[in-house]
Amino acid sequence: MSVDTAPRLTREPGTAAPVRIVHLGIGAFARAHQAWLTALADTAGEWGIAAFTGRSTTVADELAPQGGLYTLITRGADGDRAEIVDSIVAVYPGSDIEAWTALVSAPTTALLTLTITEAGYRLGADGALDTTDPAVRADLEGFGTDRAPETAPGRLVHGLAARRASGAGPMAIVSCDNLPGNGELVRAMLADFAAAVDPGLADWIAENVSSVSTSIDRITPRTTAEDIETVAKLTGFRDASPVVTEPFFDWVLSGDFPAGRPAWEAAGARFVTDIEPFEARKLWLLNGAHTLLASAGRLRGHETVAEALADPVCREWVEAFWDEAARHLTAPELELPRYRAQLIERFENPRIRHNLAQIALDNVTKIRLRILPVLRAERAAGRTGEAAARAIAAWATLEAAAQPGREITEILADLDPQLVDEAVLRARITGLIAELLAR
Ligand SMILES: NC(=O)c1ccc[n+]([C@@H]2O[C@H](COP(=O)([O-])OP(=O)(O)OC[C@H]3O[C@@H](n4cnc5c(N)ncnc54)[C@H](O)[C@@H]3O)[C@@H](O)[C@H]2O)c1
Ligand SMILES: O=P(O)(O)OC[C@@H](O)[C@@H](O)[C@H](O)[C@H](O)CO
Repeated sequence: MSVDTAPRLTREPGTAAPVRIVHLGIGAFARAHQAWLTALADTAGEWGIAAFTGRSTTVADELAPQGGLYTLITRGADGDRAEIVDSIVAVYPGSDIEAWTALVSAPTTALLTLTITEAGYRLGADGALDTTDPAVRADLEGFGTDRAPETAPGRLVHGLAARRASGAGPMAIVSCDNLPGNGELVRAMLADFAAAVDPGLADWIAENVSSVSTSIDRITPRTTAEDIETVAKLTGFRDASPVVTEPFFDWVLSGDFPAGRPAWEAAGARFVTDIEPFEARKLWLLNGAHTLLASAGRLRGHETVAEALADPVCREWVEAFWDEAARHLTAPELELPRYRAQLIERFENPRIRHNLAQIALDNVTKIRLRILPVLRAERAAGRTGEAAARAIAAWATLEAAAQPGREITEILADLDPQLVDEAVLRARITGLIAELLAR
C-alpha cells in the first residue's frame, strides 16, 4: 500500500496505560530504545509514558494525532521488521509547562527519563551548570515568576519544585544521553540550579530525587521520507513519525528507583553496581569511533559510517584508536573482542544510513569526552596516543577550512589548551594535520 492511500495510524480508545513515566526530549532514539523496551517489559500495561519534546514541537505535532503510537522498523543487513509501539500514551510540546508541571508533580509519576542531547545539560567544561549561558541565566532569573523556563535544567527544577509542593514523594531521573557519568551530571545540574534559586529545594532534591546512570546503545539515524513509504508498505498504515533502528541494543543501568520502575530486565536491560567500565567501553569504542569518522571520514569524502568503514584507511584508523582505548578497558566482563566484532558488523550494516554530518554536531563536546580521555591515558602511560591525536588532527583540519584566518593553534586551544601548551603534543598534531592534507 502507498502512503497516499493508507489510513493513518491511530490509537483505539481505552488502550492507553496510565502515565507513570515522563520523558523530556522525545526524538528518534528514545523511541528506538527505552520506549520500545518499556513496551516489551510492561506486559500488564501499567507504565505509560508522557513524552515532551525538547525544543522543536515536530514530534508532538506528528505523534499526538496518532495517540502516541509509532512504528519501529528494525533494519537488519538482510531486511526490515516493523512493529507498532504503544508505550507512549501522551505527547506534548516542551513549551507546555502546565502539562509538564502537572505530570511531574503527580504522585502516580515514578520516573523522569531524558534524551536532551549532550548540549541540553548546559554544563561547562568543569561539569557544573554553565551559569554564563544566557538561556540558563534567564531561567534562573525568571524562576518563581510567571515566565516559563526554557532550558532543560530550568524545566526539571521547575517540575521538581511543584512535586515537592504537592507532597508526591521521591522519584528517579534516568538520563539516556551519551555522557560519561550521566547520572552524576544530572545530579550536579539540578543541585547547581536549585541552590541558586532555593537552597531548601536543593536539599529536598538531594534527598528525594535519585539520579540513575545509564549506558545506552542502539544506532538510530534520523527518519527519512523513504522510511515513511516503507512503513506504509509493511504495515498498511500511514505513520507520520516512524523510527528506524538497528537490531542490536544494550542498556546498562545503575541507581535506585524509589517509586518503582518497569521490569526492564525482562526485555534485556542489565542492572549493575559499577557502571563506569560499561560507559567507557561504549563511549570510547562506539561513540569515539563515530566521532573519529565524523571528521576523518568526511575529510576522505565519505558521507556515512558504512561508507567510511569500507575505506581501508579509515578502518585502520578506527582499529588503531580501538587498540589505544582497549589498553585502558581492562575489566574482563567487558568482553572487548566480542564487542569490537559486533561494532564492525553494526557499522558495516549497509542498510543503516548513518550520516557523518549528523554525528559531527557538537563535535567539540564529543571529542572532549570520547577522544581526549584516550589520548590522556595513553600519554600518561608513556605512549604517543597517535590514533587519538589523528582524530583530533582530522577535526582541526576541517575546522581550519571552515574558519579561514584562524590559526590551527587557536582552534586546538578551543578544544583543550593543553594541546597547544605541550610542545611535543602540539608538534605531533600539526604533523598529523600535514599528513592528512598531503593524502
Ligand atoms: N540516535 C542514536 O543513535 C542515539 C543512541 C544512543 C543515545 N542517544 C542519545 O540520545 C540523544 C538524542 O538522540 P536522537 O536520535 O533522539 O535525536 P533527535 O534529534 O531525534 O531528538 C533529540 C531531542 O532532544 C531535544 N533537544 C535537542 N537539543 C536540546 C536542548 N538543547 N535542550 C533540550 N532538548 C533538546 C530535541 O528537541 C528532541 O526532542 C543523543 O544526543 C544522544 O545523547 C542517541
Ligand atoms: O549524538 P551523539 O554523538 O551522542 O552520537 C552520535 C552517534 O555516535 C550515536 O547516536 C550512536 O549512534 C549511538 O550512541 C549508538 O548507541
